[in-house]
Amino acid sequence: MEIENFSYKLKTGRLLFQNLNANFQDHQVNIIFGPNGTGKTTLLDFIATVNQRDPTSFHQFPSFSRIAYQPQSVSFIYEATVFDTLKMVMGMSGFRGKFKLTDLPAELQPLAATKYGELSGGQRRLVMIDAVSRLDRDLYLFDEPESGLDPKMANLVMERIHELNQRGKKVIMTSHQFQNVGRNDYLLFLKAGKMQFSGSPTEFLKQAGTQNLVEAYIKQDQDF
Ligand SMILES: Nc1ncnc2c1ncn2[C@@H]1O[C@H](COP(=O)(O)OP(=O)(O)OP(=O)(O)O)[C@@H](O)[C@H]1O
Repeated sequence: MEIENFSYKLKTGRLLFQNLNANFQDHQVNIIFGPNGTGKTTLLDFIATVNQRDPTSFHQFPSFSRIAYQPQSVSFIYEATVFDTLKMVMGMSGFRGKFKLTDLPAELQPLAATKYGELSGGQRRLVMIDAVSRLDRDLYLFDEPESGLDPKMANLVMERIHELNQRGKKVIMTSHQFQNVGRNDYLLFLKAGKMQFSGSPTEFLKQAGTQNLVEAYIKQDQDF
């Protein structure tokens, strides 16, 4: 999956993407980093075809029906329980068997009978990630999936995302967090309308001359 020479201007006149080029890896989790407001979500919107993709710039991305997208602010029915919510998603995904409590991940089983509207923000995010991961698609897009989660839950979510990729699914996500970046992940640093870096965490560290990803990020942010 590749983006080639893509430019996009906001209604305000600000050029958000300027001849942006990006290569995404099929067999690695692609993680887009970058400062707030730099366009990470907007780029996912284009990939997901929420914003119309320019076919001359977007190459080899699956079609809309083969993409699952977890935006930052999407909700389920507040009155439905966690169990019924996930059962409904399984139904949408074509599952026709009997959906059981044990089909929920361990961390969601105690919440099975709780209404979605009564969950905390982080718990809602867990349900959302679980739901999106259950859809049978080729490409999964996650917008800041770990935000608002405690470190243990964030770790679980990232495990889930890595599992998807290991099952052969393509994954592109955005993040502001480094603690769950895996050695095999593919980092893309978006700033000033372009991907200023693409490569492995090892290369990212090497380029910044540090052993710490947060320090490397700050250095990149200062340099561009
Ligand atoms: N509907 C809109 N109308 C006008 N400007 C918008 C709209 N949506 C987003 N923007 C602007 O586009 C820019 C990029 O926003 P976007 O949400 O893609 O950034 P981001 O990198 O995902 O930020 P964050 O890390 O804070 O989530 C921001 O300056 C934002 O104000």
